[in-house]
Amino acid sequence: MSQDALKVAAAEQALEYIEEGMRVGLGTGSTAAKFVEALGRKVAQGFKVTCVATSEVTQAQALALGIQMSTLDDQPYLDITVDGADEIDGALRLIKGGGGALLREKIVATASGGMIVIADASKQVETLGAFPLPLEVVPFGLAATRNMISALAIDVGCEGDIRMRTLSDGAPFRTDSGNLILDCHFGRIPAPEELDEALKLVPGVVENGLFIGIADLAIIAGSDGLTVIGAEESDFP
Ligand SMILES: O=C(CO)[C@H](O)[C@H](O)COP(=O)(O)O
Repeated sequence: MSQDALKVAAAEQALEYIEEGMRVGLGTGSTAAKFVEALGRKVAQGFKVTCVATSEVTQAQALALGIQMSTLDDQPYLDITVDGADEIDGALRLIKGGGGALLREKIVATASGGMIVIADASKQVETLGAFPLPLEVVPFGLAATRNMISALAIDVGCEGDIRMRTLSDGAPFRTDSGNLILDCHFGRIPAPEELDEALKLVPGVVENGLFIGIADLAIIAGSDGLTVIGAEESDFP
């Protein structure tokens, strides 16, 4: 099975958890886009949901598919969010932000009664950290912020690479909120909670890509089938 087909399989399984009338947070990235596609097909058959997007890209995709969209200002509580991840460990701790949407993704997931993560098996890890941890930082005081990050008391010092829009145009990537992304190669992160706490104390860091205690369920598609980590279907969300 291709990686694309695995993403579709996880996305379609997540659709089973969506009930008519739910308020649904829509994630960002190629796997989340498969879920939006699948939901769009269901909506085209008359299924009614109201959704909030975690990025402008997802918002545009969902609108084009005829999905009814709202905002967290109008719907401050959502029933469920479905999103992808860059890494998932056995305790449902995640690294997210590969698509640069981590701030809105965390706001939307935290405003939801439950979060389902969908991924292909390549995202499942023993210990987080092979994927560089994305941080959303304000442009003001960037050099000072990077100094503070590299001074954090963690094994591998790292000030973070400023993410570029493309490799060639020399312009930094800007998030939907106008901020920058620093990709931090901290190496293995055996204690994500501690790193999360430390990063929260750096004023220029708006948010970091560690999602701890947020995801309730992960649907992971591998060539040997689907694996579900987390709450049983019967009591979720
Ligand atoms: O966190 C994200 C975007 O900010 C994505 O969910 C994450 O990068 C996974 O993306 P993909 O499904 O394309 O591998």
